[in-house]
Amino acid sequence: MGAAIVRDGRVLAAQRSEPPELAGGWEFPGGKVDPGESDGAALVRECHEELGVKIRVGARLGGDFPLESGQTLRVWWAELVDGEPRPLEHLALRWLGSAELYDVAWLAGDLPVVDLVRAHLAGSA
Ligand SMILES: Nc1nc2c([nH]c(=O)n2[C@H]2C[C@H](O)[C@@H](COP(=O)(O)OP(=O)(O)OP(=O)(O)O)O2)c(=O)[nH]1
Repeated sequence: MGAAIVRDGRVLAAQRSEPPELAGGWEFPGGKVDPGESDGAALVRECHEELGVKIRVGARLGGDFPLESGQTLRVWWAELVDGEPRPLEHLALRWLGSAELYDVAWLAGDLPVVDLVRAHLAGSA
């Protein structure tokens, strides 16, 4: 599951550091839900672990997106409540506006979500 964190008309993209076959590709930050954990709590926890920030989870963004791994990607809108994102587990972070949204090599599984984000950013620009 991932977070589309938007600030000032730009969304936060994160470059994966592992596994080797995905390293260098860009994604929405996030991770897996622990047993007994809600989706929202997992997203808050993962963004704290990966970015060092506190987020507030908003509405669901699209549906279930299939990943090559056989897992499912689910994404929520989110806003920063506290802290400045740092790449604690990623290679790099970038804030992307609608004009530069496709400047990074998004992982295939995240791309359909990027298309939805673009429509949103364009609409609010
Ligand atoms: N975001 C993303 N993940 C992908 C793609 N293709 C693919 O095999 N994966 C893999 C990487 C991860 O093992 C898994 C996505 O899981 P995740 O992002 O929820 O979890 P993670 O391994 O990053 O995080 P964690 O729970 O270990 O902290 O699917 C893709 O296109 N995008």
